[in-house]
Amino acid sequence: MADNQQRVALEKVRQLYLYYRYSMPVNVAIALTWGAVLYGYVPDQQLLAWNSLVIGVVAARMLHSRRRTLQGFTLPARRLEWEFSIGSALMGSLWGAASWQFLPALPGFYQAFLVITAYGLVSGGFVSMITSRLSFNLFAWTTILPPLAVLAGGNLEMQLPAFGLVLFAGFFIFSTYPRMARHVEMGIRSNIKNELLVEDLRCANEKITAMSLQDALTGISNRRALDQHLDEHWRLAARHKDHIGLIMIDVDKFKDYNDELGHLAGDECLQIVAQAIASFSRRPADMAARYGGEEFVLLLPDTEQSGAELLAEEVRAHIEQLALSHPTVAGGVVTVSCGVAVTEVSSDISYDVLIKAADNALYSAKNKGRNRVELAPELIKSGE
Ligand SMILES: Nc1nc2c(ncn2[C@@H]2O[C@H](COP(=O)(O)OP(=O)(O)OP(=O)(O)O)[C@@H](O)[C@H]2O)c(=O)[nH]1
Repeated sequence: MADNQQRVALEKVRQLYLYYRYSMPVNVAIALTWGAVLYGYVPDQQLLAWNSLVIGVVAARMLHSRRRTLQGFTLPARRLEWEFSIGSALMGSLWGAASWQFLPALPGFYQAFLVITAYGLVSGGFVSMITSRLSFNLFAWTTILPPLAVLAGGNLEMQLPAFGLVLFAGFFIFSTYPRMARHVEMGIRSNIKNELLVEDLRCANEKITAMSLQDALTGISNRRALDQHLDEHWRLAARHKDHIGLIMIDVDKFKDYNDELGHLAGDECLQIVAQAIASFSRRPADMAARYGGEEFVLLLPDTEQSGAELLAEEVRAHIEQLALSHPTVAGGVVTVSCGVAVTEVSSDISYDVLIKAADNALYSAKNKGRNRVELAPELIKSGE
């Protein structure tokens, strides 16, 4: 929840800095127009100083805004809003100071022009600062109060439009602002809520996908993952005529193990054997998977026959050395038999042929007494 609050606050600040970019050229254009209008009515030096100040503050705010944007708004939202608001107050004060200082020197028509453009600036601020009440208030009041004070201090002809403008400001700008600001904030909130929902959904989806590819008992890849992986690497290997090796590994006399020690002990044994086999999946493209029951596969893309055979022997020896007690086999410990098949992949052979060959080799290892590695004939061709 607090996290959500923070995201809303940061998004509001981000929008504040974003819209500011568009209002800056407008500020400069109006300042130059005021300069042209005031030219001849007020001392040149004062006018030049004021115009330079406006352009200087605009440039400084642009640089500051750019810096914060490039930093990715890493500071706390409140601090960023305050920094922006100081700039707003400065800009508003410059507009207010010009009205206060120069308005009395102008003829009526130009006075009206200045006051109307001051209101135009506040209306622009209404939109660009809709996500920060602080910035808007600081800008609006400093811009509008001085010309109003000048008008109110004049004769009746000036006081009447001043009164009308106060009504406009009070009832339109300042009473509408909070409502509009609330609507904008609600929009931001619902956008963020939707983003969070999408993130949650994506996470849930990733979890489901990961789970659908993982064997529940052992935690290693399941047969579906193996099929996907094999399919992908088979295509790659077919393109480059690479070798792929596959070791089929089966726990010896596992039915007896279950019968003697119970199914739960059997499960634990499978978990240990699975982790041991997975530790031999050393290269990024290798994969250890549970093929089903007490049968496992080590898939070895880009591996020649000698390498695959060596690895199978290492796996066999390692599992024997784990010395997991097995009550009914001659050596007294859990062992595995391995069938190894390697082929140079070409597009006219299906990977089922490789699996079948490894399975046949495994069958042969079982027949020859178990706890051993048997090799399938090297080059398996389609239909053989
Ligand atoms: N505990 C447990 N046992 C399983 C699991 N999956 C398969 N099994 C058992 O593994 C045993 C496999 O037995 P068999 O296929 O006869 O083979 P085996 O006894 O290992 O004999 P050989 O393979 O010829 O050495 C069966 O008793 C299955 O019930 C499992 O997830 N947990």
